[in-house]
Parts: sequence; C-alpha cells; structure tokens
Amino acid sequence: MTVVIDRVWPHTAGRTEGELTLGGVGVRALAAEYGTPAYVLDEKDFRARARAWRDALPGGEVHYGSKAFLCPEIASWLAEDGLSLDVCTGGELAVALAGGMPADRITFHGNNKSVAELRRAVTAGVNAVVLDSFTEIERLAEVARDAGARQRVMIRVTPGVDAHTHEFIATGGERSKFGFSLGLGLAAQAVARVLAEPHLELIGLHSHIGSQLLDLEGFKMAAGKMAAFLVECERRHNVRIPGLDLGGGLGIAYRADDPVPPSPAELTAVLHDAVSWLDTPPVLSVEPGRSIAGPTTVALYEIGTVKEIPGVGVYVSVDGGMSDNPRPAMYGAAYTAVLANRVSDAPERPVNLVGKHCESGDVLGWDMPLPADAQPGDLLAIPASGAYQRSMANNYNHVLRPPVLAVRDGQVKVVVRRETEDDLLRLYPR
Ligand SMILES: Cc1ncc(COP(=O)(O)O)c(C=O)c1O
Ligand SMILES: N[C@@H](CCCC[NH3+])C(=O)O
Repeated sequence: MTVVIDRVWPHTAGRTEGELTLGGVGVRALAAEYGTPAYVLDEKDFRARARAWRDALPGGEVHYGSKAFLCPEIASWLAEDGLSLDVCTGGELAVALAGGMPADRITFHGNNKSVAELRRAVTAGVNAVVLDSFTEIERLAEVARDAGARQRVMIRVTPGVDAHTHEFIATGGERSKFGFSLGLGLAAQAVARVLAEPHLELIGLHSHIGSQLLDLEGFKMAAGKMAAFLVECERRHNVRIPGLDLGGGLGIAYRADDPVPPSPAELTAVLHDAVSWLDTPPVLSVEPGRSIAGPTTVALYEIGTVKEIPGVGVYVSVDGGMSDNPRPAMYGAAYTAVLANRVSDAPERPVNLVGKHCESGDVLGWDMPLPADAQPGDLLAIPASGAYQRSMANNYNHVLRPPVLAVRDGQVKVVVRRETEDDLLRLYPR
C-alpha cells in the first residue's frame, strides 16, 4: 500500500493497487455495499485530532464544536477521550446525550434558545448556558427559578475583532448577531445583570470570533481584550469569574497547496500568553469543531455523466451535490477531487464538478483537474469533508442525505445511515 501523504487526507488514507483505501477499507467495497454518495470517516484520525486538542490545553477544557458534525457515536468517542461538547440547539443536545456525553460536560450556545430548550438544558444539568441577549438573561433566570435551580452561565461577548474569513462566518465584530458588544458597553451591562440574578451563577466569559481562521492574530487580540475585560469585571464587582472560553475557529487546509494552519498547541500557547499577566489566570476553554472533524472525512461520489460542451468546457456530474455540501455555493469554498477507484495515466484537464440538483449553482468545484478519461461509474473522493457538510446537508429536490461510514482497522461502522424514501414520505400526513 502506498500512503497518501498529502496532508489534506486522513492519516490512514492509502492506495492499494490504485484503489483509495481509508481505515484499511477500499472505496470500491464501500461503494458496492453502502452506495454513494457517502461520507467516510477515519475514526483513528478523528480521535487523534480530538486528543491532540485535549493535550494542548492541560488544566483547561476542550469543548468540541458539535455543529461541525455530530452523531451519537462521535459524542461517545469524545466522552471516552476526555473532551466536552458544545451544542447550540435542542437537537444537538439530544444527540449529545444519546451518545452518552455527560450533561455536565455540555455547554449550551445559541442566539435564540427557546424556553423549551432552556428548560431541557436546566433539567438535564448542563455545564453552562452561554447567554447571548438581555431577553435570554430574563428568560433563563425565570426557567431556573421555576426549576428551583441555580444555573451556571457564561456571557458571550463580541470583542470587536474582525477575523480574516468569509463574512458569513465571522462572528467577533460589533455588528454580529451573536453576543454582547464589548465596545458599546453591552457586555458590561450583561455582567451586572447576571450578577444581580440569584438563580444564575456566572462561571465565565466567552468569545468566538469566527471560523476557518488561518492566522493567530485575531485569537491573540480577542484573548487579550477578553482577559482585560474579565479583570475589569472582577474588580468592579469584587467577584471571581473563574473561566474564559475563547471559542473555536481554527481553520484547515482543503487543498494540498492551501496554507498550513497553526497547530492546536500553537493556538493554545497564544491564549495562555494572553492571560499570563493576570494574578490568577482563569481556566481556559476552547471549542474547536472544523479542525477536529474536517480533515478526518472523505466524501465519496460516483460519476454519473460527463458532458463536453465545445468551446465551453466539461461538466462532470456526481450523484450528490449542494444538498450534501452547500459550502461551495454558500462561501465559495474550494476543494480537490481525485479519482478513487483506480489511478489513471491520462493527462489531467480542468472540469466543472457539479451535482444532480436542479440548480446551476449546484457546483462542487469549477475547473478542477481530473484525468481526461474519468468516466461514468468511476468513483471520486473529496478530502477535508468532515466539517459543515453532512451536518449542513438538506433534502433539496427530495434528495436523500448520505450516510456516514466510520472506518477503522479494516472494519466499517455505519454511524449515520443513509436516508430512505420512507424517511421522506413519513413527513407527509396522508
Ligand atoms: C460558539 C461557537 N463555538 C465553536 C464553533 C466551532 O467553530 P469551528 O468549527 O470553526 O472550530 C462555532 C462555529 O463557528 C461557534 O459558533
Ligand atoms: N458553516 C460554516 C461554519 C460556520 C461556523 C459556525 N459558527 C462553514 O461551513 O464554513
């Protein structure tokens, strides 16, 4: 077996007689047994990345950002491996609990949690609810009072740091819908309000400046501002605020020539530095999602048609598309695709890789190099497909969402099964 050393592939990726293998399983067998499209998740790779984060923050907490991708199996791996989890809806909370993640290791985010979601969080006994608005402070205080509880909370602060990323995934600027603005004094007001609430216990401050960040400057600035704000609050109110959660956001390489992202240890060193001047530094936590899940998973498709339009170009259509990966359409995200069932000596040519949806914007990549003899029936693999793909999948055109197949040491475990037409039809009362 030749190992695929290119860093955008999961650790166990290799080629056996030309066929791509992941976790010791060949893609032809996967496609034959489970069909395509499918997401193939390298369990060892996922767990190694999760543990690398945990080890990079000794004495702190690593909450996996479950929006990147969550299923009960993932929650159980994280629980076993000593990580915590962040959720931002009742649905994510239910899946995390179903996977055996202890409630007291779950942090509940979101800018519009319903009363029902807050009740569920309080009765389940989550580690903390991250407060995002004045409405929510009142709402949660009432829910906690009714439950006879004192709920641990953090306050989400927008520190006024404009992260270098797509504007749709930047969250740290003053105009963000998330959190309380530091610069406008709203964060300070929120702290005062929470401290005056007997049913809320302030355990920390939180910020998250954005996602797919490839340099550490934004993290450094946010951590510095948050540390200064934390001491200012402690002094003003004569209290101890024990925790500082600096969110997720570390980016990944999607293509072989993308910049190498900083490592978890490089990032946590910057965060430690930012708080080291405090007399009693807070316990730090982080919430990496993409940097754990993203590189671990490969999207597997089958080519259905190849259309050559003279003077225009070539369209290669696969059996999924924007319903299982909306990222190219939403953010202009760029990927690579490789022939997976075999290798080819044919020269490469640029093709437009498109899905099967009734939409011209249903494109997985413009001008992607593929061997000129790639043809219907061939399998294509797209690496770095583990974050914000299956978790953002939808049923546009009543297309069925793909399964997630965890592979390890030659074994396959279906951790999310393929959706069926029965699943779809069950939605419609008859
Ligand atoms: C509050 C919060 N924490 C963590 C994350 C995870 O971010 P990422 O997947 O970029 O690490 C997000 C998403 O950006 C988020 O909104
Ligand atoms: N969905 C975005 C990331 C959103 C981050 C969630 N706060 C992406 O695919 O890049």
